Amino acid sequence: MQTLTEKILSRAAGKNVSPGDVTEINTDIVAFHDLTGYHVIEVMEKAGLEKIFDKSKIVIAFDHLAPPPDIRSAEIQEYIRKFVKSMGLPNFHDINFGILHEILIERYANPGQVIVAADSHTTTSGAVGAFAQGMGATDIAAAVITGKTWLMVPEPFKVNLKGEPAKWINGKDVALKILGEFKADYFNGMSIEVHVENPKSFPMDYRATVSNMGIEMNADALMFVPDEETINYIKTMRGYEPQTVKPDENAKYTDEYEIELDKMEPLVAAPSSVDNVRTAREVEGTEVDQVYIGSCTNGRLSDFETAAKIMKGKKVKSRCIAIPASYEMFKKAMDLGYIETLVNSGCIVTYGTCGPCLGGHFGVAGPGETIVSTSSRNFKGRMGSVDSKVYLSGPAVAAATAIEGKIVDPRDVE
Ligand SMILES: CC(C)[C@H](C(=O)O)[C@@H](O)C(=O)O
Ligand code: SF4
Repeated sequence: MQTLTEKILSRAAGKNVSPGDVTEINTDIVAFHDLTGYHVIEVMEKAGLEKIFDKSKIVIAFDHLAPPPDIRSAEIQEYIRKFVKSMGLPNFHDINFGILHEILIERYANPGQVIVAADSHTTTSGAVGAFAQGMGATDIAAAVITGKTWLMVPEPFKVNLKGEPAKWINGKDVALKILGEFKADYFNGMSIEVHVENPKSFPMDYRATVSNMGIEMNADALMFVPDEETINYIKTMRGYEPQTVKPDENAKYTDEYEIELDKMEPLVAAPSSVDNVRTAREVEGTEVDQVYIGSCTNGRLSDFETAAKIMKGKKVKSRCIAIPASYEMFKKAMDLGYIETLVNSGCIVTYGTCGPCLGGHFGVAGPGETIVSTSSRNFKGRMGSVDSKVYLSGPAVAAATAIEGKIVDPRDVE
């Protein structure tokens, strides 16, 4: 009897492995972005090992420094472009594609794969049932060269999602619910496997948000057990049906936790920790300077659909910056009129950048400012000044807050 984690890692190791085993594994996708890619290539150059195990399995995207906000960023990107060209790497996404993790789930990640990338939010690809883990640039350089990496097989933890999500409930509320309940370091050395009772009621966008926040829970991986939603998503995005892999029935988990989606209410993570979780109502009335809707956490079509529903015909009272996570998401949100709605409400909209999520550019938080953001982290200084405060939320709370100029539960403004 094997869990999904054991199945995937046993295949990748070429032998049966169990929690606690330290093992070498083969990888299916190795990825990096502009900010860490620079270090990955530098490590390869210094070691004199500019070899690549399989060019078709390397994915690169420019997102953190895109479009370059300064000369150094432009230099870094040019350095990586030259490497891509000299190596003849086919899966390269320049500044006009979007954020690496979104590109991975849209185009590359498949159920049962092992995906490693030089970025902590690599867990996002767990949404399609891949074992996906972030690693440092040196480990990724080794994986680019050899196709292999090593790890300790994590303990499996099962989360069951029951029922249909209550109104305005999104993947972010589920991630925050888990973080509030268990706290940020609980899942160290564990892999979370999420079983969804009604696959259609918890679509890929929501799954990607929960998997993305897996690293905020300190989990090694956060995977959704592949089901018909996974197959539909990949079929719609790429035109083929993926092979799936499931845990065995009666597979043994270290522990389990159940969430009743229909009983949930909109949540936020108050400053300055992801596990400082409150209901939106508990912090209602908090004055806000800027709202950010976007990032690899919550920059997908359903996030923009939700924001547009709430903002339609209204004007924002706080500044609002909105960034779909990829070209695909921007294009779809544009075709469906969501971008137009947001722009008419007074939002600034662009795409293809991490930008404000990590206080990089395109809306850095100033001293004393309060931000509501749909991104993944709110530690002190994350989005700019160490004297700014960040509340994390899903798109419904963020959009309603932008309209009111203060934090509000979306159910209270209908
Ligand atoms: C810059 C990068 C290494 C970092 C990460 O690994 O997560 C960033 O994407 C983040 O979200 O903080
Ligand atoms: S959007 Fe934010 S969380 Fe995602 S990769 Fe970029 S900086 Fe990291």
